Amino acid sequence: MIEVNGLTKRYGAVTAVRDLTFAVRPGHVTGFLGPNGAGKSTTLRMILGLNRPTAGGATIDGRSFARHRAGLRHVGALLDAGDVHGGRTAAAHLYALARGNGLPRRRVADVLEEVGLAGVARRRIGGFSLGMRQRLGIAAALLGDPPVLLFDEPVNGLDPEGVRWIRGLFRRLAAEGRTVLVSSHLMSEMENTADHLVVIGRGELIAAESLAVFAARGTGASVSVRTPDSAELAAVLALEGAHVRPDGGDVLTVTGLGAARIGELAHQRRIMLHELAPRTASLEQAFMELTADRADYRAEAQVGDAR
Ligand SMILES: Nc1ncnc2c1ncn2[C@@H]1O[C@H](COP(=O)(O)OP(=O)(O)OP(=O)(O)O)[C@@H](O)[C@H]1O
Repeated sequence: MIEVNGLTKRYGAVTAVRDLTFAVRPGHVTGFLGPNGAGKSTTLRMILGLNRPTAGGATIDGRSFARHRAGLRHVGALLDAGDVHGGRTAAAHLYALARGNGLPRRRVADVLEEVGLAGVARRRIGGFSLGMRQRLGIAAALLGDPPVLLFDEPVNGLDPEGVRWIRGLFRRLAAEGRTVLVSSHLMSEMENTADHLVVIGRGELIAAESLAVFAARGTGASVSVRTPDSAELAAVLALEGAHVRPDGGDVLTVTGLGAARIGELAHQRRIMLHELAPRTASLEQAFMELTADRADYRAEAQVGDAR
């Protein structure tokens, strides 16, 4: 378990991270989301003891990272995939890491196999694509077979097959009972992977909850109702304060009232329902709405994704 408590980081006049408190539990993939510049990398670096907090702190399984003598055996991390010696081969890079951390040499072949780089183990990293470097960084994180794993934007540079592979890998690692924290600035990368979310904007916590709860925050959450008595039901629901939109034929889209209450009201008035279906807002929509006023930088493409 990772526990972050009142974590704050200031760089001169810039507050990169402000009073963050959240927990990341084992057995789940937790998505760490925020627009560019939100403070994700700074937070991960503080959890890993690479940046010193201005205030607050973080622990991994009850101890600060510096106090984990087990190192890579306890915590694995992918921070910056570009931060490797290009002149080395993939295998030599991992052998050096294994040696430096007292890990058995045989782990190198295991993790290269795991990330799909066994065939290029003897090639120099300098010739690797970004996606191959990401895989190598993931191999390094897995080297010590650690129970806690942190990945900073691991999906960058992966092709669609790589994206599918990495989703499966994260889910498997979590199913094995590990703590898995994965950062991204795109909700679409997380919605089929994470079951919990920690969302930040301009260094501040926006949400720390399950995906389902987060999605329900979006104003797009509604209930679709199909009934032969749509005009009568619409009037009843409007009296209860719901917003009712006729959606063609006998379908109504209702916001501001839950499915259970709509069913009760219909039952009381003896109105026949043919369908009563809650529709959650898309996660992307909830993410865009909640971070809208806390995004410093946002690419047009991301705004487009939400439509
Ligand atoms: N060493 C530093 N000196 C000064 N400011 C910094 C430093 N590192 C980060 N910042 C600032 O802190 C804020 C948070 O940056 P950070 O890299 O943690 O965000 P991020 O969420 O990881 O964003 P991205 O997705 O773009 O990497 C930004 O405003 C950034 O400019």
